[in-house]
Amino acid sequence: MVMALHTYEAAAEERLPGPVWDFFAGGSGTESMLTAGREALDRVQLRPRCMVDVSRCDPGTDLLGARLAAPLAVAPMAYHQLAHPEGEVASARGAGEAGALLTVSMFASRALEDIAAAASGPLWLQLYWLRRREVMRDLIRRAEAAGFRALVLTVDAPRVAYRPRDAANGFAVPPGVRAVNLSTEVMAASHGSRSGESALARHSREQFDASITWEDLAWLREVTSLPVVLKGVLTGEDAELAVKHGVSGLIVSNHGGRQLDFARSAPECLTEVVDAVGGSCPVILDGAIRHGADLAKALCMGADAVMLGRPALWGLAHSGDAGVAGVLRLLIDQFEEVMALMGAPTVADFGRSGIAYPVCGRLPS
Ligand SMILES: Cc1cc2nc3c(=O)[nH]c(=O)nc-3n(C[C@H](O)[C@H](O)[C@H](O)COP(=O)(O)O)c2cc1C
Ligand SMILES: CC(C)CC(=O)C(=O)O
Repeated sequence: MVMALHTYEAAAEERLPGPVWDFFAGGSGTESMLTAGREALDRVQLRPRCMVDVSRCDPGTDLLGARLAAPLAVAPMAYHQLAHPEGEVASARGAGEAGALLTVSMFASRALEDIAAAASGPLWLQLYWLRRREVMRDLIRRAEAAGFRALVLTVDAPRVAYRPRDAANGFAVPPGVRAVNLSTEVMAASHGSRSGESALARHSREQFDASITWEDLAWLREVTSLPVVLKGVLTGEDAELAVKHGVSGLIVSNHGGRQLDFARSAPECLTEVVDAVGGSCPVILDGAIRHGADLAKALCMGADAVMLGRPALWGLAHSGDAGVAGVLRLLIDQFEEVMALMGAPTVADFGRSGIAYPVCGRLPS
């Protein structure tokens, strides 16, 4: 039976303890960015072509050398064990079953090697830049040995932003769930709650290196031969600098509304970044993807793929690997139908002529 996305969401909310649900669902500051991306995507209208042979539609695509069932990846999210006891191991199984890519957070709650052993699809590893570079180096070595295909450096979080729900809950990762790929020393501060403060926000101030600049990318590129993808780029200027500094891909993202409040939403930034990059590396749209039609809209605006965040956690909380696969397949099936109805039988058939914005819309054409 095909379940609607909101059914997974409702089941997850019912199952998870309140503070965990708030950690998943919440945003930063006034939470203005929780809805901005969705509103932007809703304003984009599809322009279908007719009388095209759509008797066979193929949603498959290649992303940095990996074959995917659709231009769809799971975004990096910390602590999957908050959603399900099997954590990232179940997510890897589910993503593999659906033919999607999984990005594993630096704050994963299962060992990289166990996740890789369970995966049948491609894996990327996400990193925050820590003050202790030897910890990053160790993690990268392990990821390389376990067969991860790329590194994702998150650049929109020199520190974790103030998130009112987590602060009100004094949110801390419960005992029994740990960022097991990081040493206890690095992680100590993320446990132990205090009311009025998020332990994760405190931890990020202690452990993240907020002094890094473009020049530091050279260190990362020396340490590894894996492709480096930057997550959280929102301007053409930064996209150009990223390409100049040798990155292999960009993720246009507002961190799911969890970092800079009052920003321009990721879908609104997409064409600017795509134009700045000029085809020299893949561009991925992240945030507020909730329907297969969003994949079509992103592709029309020039993205090569999209990343899906919270819905994957809803699937995981609902039924482990089957739930993750169910959520991903739902979006892929919806996308395949949109391909047929749009007259776009392959991913390459989507272009800017496939969309329009209402006259008063704020998105660039
Ligand atoms: C619970 C949770 C944990 C997250 N952890 C990370 C993380 O560890 N690293 C990271 O780069 N982004 C993290 N993100 C942001 C996601 O990668 C992604 O940008 C965001 O969830 C996309 O928006 P969506 O949830 O609307 O799809 C997290 C998001 C959530 C909801
Ligand atoms: C552990 C956190 C730093 C993970 C994160 O990026 C987030 O919660 O958005």
